[in-house]
Amino acid sequence: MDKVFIEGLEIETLIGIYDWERRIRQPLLFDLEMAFDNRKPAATDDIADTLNYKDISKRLIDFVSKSEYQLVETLAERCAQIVLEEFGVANVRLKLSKPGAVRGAKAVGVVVERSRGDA
Ligand SMILES: Nc1nc2c(c(=O)[nH]1)N=C([C@H](O)[C@@H](O)CO)CN2
Repeated sequence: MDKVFIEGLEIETLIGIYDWERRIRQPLLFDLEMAFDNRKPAATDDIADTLNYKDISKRLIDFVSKSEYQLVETLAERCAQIVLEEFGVANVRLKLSKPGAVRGAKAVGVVVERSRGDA
């Protein structure tokens, strides 16, 4: 299956379990791979036939920047559901990185893969 991807989307938000994290905003990085048959837009050369990565990026920026979750797991799950339900995507793999959260690590975070119809 073809994919549409978004790589290194940086969004600042309030996230974390510690008191000091509830008082600041931290940058998160999002990498997404979304299943999509790209043959139709390739044939028509029409943006209306695409899975529009700009629209998805804008929606995630709006949602994430207003969110206040404690865990990266919760935020990743909500973002995956938005992509599946609002954009009609059949399958999404989403990596959420929290850079600088652990001394000595470039980044930590989670990867989730979800499909429409999953429980
Ligand atoms: N699996 C997780 N582990 C940890 C999380 C998390 O969201 N998921 N969060 C933290 C802290 O908020 C940390 O990022 C602060 O450095 C610790 N472990």
